[in-house]
Amino acid sequence: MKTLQVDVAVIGAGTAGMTAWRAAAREGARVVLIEDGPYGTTCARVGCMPSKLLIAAADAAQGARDAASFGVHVGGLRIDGREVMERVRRERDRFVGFTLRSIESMPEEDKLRGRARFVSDTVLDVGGHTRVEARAIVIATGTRPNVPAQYEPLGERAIVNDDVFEWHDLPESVLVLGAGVIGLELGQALSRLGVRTRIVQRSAHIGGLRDPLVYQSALAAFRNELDLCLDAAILGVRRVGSEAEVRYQVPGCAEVVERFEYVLLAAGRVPNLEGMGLENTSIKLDERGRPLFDPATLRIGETPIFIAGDVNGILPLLHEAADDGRIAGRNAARYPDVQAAERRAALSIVFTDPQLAAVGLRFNELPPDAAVAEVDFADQGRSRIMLKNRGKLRVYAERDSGVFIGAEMAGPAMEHIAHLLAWAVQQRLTVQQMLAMPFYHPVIEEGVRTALQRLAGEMAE
Ligand SMILES: Cc1cc2nc3c(=O)[nH]c(=O)nc-3n(C[C@H](O)[C@H](O)[C@H](O)COP(=O)(O)OP(=O)(O)OC[C@H]3O[C@@H](n4cnc5c(N)ncnc54)[C@H](O)[C@@H]3O)c2cc1C
Ligand SMILES: NC(=O)c1ccc[n+]([C@@H]2O[C@H](COP(=O)([O-])OP(=O)(O)OC[C@H]3O[C@@H](n4cnc5c(N)ncnc54)[C@H](O)[C@@H]3O)[C@@H](O)[C@H]2O)c1
Repeated sequence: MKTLQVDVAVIGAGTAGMTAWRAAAREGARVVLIEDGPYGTTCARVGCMPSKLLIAAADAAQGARDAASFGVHVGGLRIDGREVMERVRRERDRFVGFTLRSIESMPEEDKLRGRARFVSDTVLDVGGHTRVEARAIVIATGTRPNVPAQYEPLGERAIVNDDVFEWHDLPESVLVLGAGVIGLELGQALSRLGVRTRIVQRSAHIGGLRDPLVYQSALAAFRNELDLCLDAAILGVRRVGSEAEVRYQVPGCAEVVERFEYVLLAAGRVPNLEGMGLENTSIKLDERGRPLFDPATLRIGETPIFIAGDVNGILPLLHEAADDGRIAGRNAARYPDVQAAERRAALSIVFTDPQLAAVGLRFNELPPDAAVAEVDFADQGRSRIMLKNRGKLRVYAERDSGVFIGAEMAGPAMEHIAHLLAWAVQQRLTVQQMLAMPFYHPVIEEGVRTALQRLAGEMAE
């Protein structure tokens, strides 16, 4: 077995790991980046990018359907599944190509292929062929889809997001298990692309929404176009020929037995931690089996080990993974001189239609005396003009200081509105300072102004 001595070893060449490698190298550390699976990152290969490509095709189909409401008739709609998937894969490969080029540009001696396993706090076994001795180690191993054992009898008829982006054609039917972020994004896209789609959710939650009024308005919008079964129990699944048969029940309704070409498991993601030899380290785990760490430094307890990206379970989003990588990489290189980092305002966006988003504090995190106000997009000028007048924006402020602390929303162009509001949260602007900013006419931001005016009124009372 070969022995490699480095300052920092980074496990996982995803977004967090690559950023950690770069940050540590910038500090002058000798770093090795260890990867077991394919290079290219979850985001580019099977996550953010291919899912948004599929959604873009679905939006085009929906745009053609909606055109008639404007008096614009585009003729018979024909969706060519092979062409749709060919573009998704082609553009996906292009994005993956950029990541691969970034990996290729790293010095060969900084890259190591194989599965990393802890031998101690500072020693790793990589693929049984190399012993890596490091002053500090960054775990950036990401997550993988949760595959409940109940679905194993379905064989290749039970699929996860990774499989969707390898399709060469669209299937006839899909049951989507889970109405979280992935279930809603992919479920709505497939439905709009003409796939018979049913989304089955075991609870009443959808898309991670917390504010009850935003939730109600989003649910009404989705119910208008999607087969969405909430609080449903899956009673059994079996494989029948080339189909998956699913038996499920929604409270108050009779049991349903239906067949689908695929069951898409969108039932959350689990951290890639097992089999890593954590028991050989002094890492302490929480009740869910995740390492206990300091979110400000990403250091695990008193160990020289750091944890970055989706695997740490804070906010499993791309920009957070990149920030984590920077913090963990720098702290690992400077270890034991570890510093707390400033985090950005929380921002998350779900690319459904209507789009869902949250910034700053969530509704369930608000102080008891927070001021809350809202605007409904049903009668909002610009939203109506575009026939996108669905959803609701709720805004939150600290009552005493008037500081804007968060918002949750469902509606048109929320990806942009959410950025605007996240920047205001991070700048700790007051509602009055926000209202002093310019607002054009007629734009969706005028809806934001209405909500803020109501929030100011609510605080004045
Ligand atoms: C369908 C989908 C859509 C998404 N859409 C968005 C979006 O629109 N916007 C957004 O912000 N986020 C989105 N995300 C989330 C985003 O993709 C993740 O937050 C991000 O990719 C996480 O990066 P990471 O570096 O933590 O993990 P990864 O990129 O998964 O990297 C982890 C790496 O570690 C390797 N590894 C694991 N164990 C070991 C080991 N023992 N030894 C060696 N290597 C190991 C893995 O092979 C992998 O390459 C989406 C995710 C999915 C699944
Ligand atoms: N637009 C984006 O930024 C984007 C898009 C996709 C994914 N992501 C990231 O990926 C993360 C994971 O997404 P996700 O949709 O997998 O997780 P999620 O937590 O959003 O949703 C998982 C859903 O599966 C259900 N579920 C869990 N176990 C189940 C079981 N055994 N049977 C039936 N249902 C079950 C849960 O009730 C939940 O609704 C998100 O939290 C998000 O951070 C982000």
